[in-house]
Amino acid sequence: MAVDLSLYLVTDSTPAILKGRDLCTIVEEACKGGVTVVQYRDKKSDTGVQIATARKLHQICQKYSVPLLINDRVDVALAVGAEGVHLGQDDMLFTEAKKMLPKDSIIGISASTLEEAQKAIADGADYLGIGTMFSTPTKTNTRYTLGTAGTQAILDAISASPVSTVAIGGINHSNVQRVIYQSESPKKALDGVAIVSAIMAADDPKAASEDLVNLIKNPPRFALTAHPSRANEAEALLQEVPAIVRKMVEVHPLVHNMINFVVANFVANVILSIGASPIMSPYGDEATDLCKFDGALLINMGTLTSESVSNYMKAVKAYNGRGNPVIYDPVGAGATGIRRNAVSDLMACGYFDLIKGNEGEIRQVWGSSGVQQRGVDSGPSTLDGQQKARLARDLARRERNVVLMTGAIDYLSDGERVIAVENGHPFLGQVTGTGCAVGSISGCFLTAHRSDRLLAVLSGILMYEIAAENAASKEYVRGPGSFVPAFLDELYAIRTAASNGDDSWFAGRAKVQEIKL
Ligand SMILES: Cc1ncc(COP(=O)(O)OP(=O)(O)O)c(N)n1
Ligand SMILES: Cc1nc(C(=O)O)sc1CCOP(=O)(O)O
Repeated sequence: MAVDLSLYLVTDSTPAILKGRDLCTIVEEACKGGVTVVQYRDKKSDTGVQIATARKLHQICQKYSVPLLINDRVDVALAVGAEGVHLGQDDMLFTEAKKMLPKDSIIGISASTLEEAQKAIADGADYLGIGTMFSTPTKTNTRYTLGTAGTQAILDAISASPVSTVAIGGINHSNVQRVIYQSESPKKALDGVAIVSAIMAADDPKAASEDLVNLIKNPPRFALTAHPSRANEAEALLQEVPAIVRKMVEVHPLVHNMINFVVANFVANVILSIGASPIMSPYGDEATDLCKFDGALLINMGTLTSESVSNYMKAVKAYNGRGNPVIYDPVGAGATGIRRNAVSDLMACGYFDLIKGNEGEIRQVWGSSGVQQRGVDSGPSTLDGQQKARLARDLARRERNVVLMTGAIDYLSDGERVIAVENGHPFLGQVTGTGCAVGSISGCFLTAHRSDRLLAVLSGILMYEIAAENAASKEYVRGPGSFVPAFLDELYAIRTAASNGDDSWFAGRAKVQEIKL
């Protein structure tokens, strides 16, 4: 039987969720709000109570043409004539349930691993409940937290099967669009999301369901526009760079920096020099107001403290909610256990339009084991150019965003195109904050030019690195100390030229090539 799994309500009868309200009333409100399937999940009640409740729920669901499935209990499903069951790995075997239930019954199976998914498909499951997406207080005895990357890997591996899939665990209004978007593999997407508390515990379950339906139906504002590589992609991009720089200067974007204290002053000066507006605020609660200026947010975890991650999370939520660009610079990601945990927590908490880091940091975000950074430096490279390009491409593809891996050669990818940039000057490596400023500058360009994020970031890097080359070539620049003021002057000079419509600063300067993988 074909079922619309797009908004799958799983009930919960615990006092923390029901808060004294009647289960059936909540489910009826949710049906009015547009849930497409209901699973009655009751871990505590006696069989008699479960049958009586399931019967009432079935009547309600039938009124709204919504199928009712029963969690774990094939006997309860049979007693009330429900449309099917949902079975976990410790419940009755699929093959046994299949024998007992009427022919067209729906049987869904929980899968936390690829092996479980493949077994359920081989058995003939109608759909898979893939979880746990994010850890959740609603069910604490879960086995694996998959996140969007783990879910995407399962979807990719089972893409040859037409089996339907929903994700479950910690999904709510603030992350549902990202869950659906970032879990999608090029070959298979989720058919829906299964939700308990965001509907069951909501003050108004009808409105909560309606809002979720809207979010599920509409693509997220952060969805990356596809830009398949053209015949001469690098050339085509370069033609557009001067206009993007002009646009950035004209827009005068605001960038909210949650940045380490070592570099804050330098980065603020860089941003002022290019003609944009910096605000430095590590205080997460401020983001609700700051995001309304429709600028970008930079999370740079260089000087992480015990409060930083929760502040970052609040800010990411606020900027994601408004669809404004968020940049993540996982400084020193592989240096300590605390930073490694911060990376996992932050990657699970929101969408980053751009992840920017050195090789060690990008490898840590990718999930390579054994990354040990010494401080914030990348450490000796273990990858050749093609491997670096592939890493940037694969991470961008997995996260469905843009990745910039910095180094003597920068690798920039949106999952389709990979661009290598060889501009810049060794003095950049001798001044603290020059790498961090790239994250902030990228925020300015991502704000000003939203339709092609790779082009936006490329434009920012080129403005920045050409200014560095210009500064280093001044005869009075003798080392990093005299380089810094000259560099700010040269950024300012390009910004002034751009606002006067003069693109000569760019002619023949870019050292850029597309890497074909
Ligand atoms: C749609 C959906 N997916 C997964 C589950 C989890 O089922 P299970 O592993 O059996 O755990 P319990 O729900 O029984 O605690 C589900 N219920 N629904
Ligand atoms: C019932 C259930 N199964 C899970 C799994 O991982 O298999 S997580 C979960 C509870 C999901 O509740 P909420 O939407 O409130 O986070």
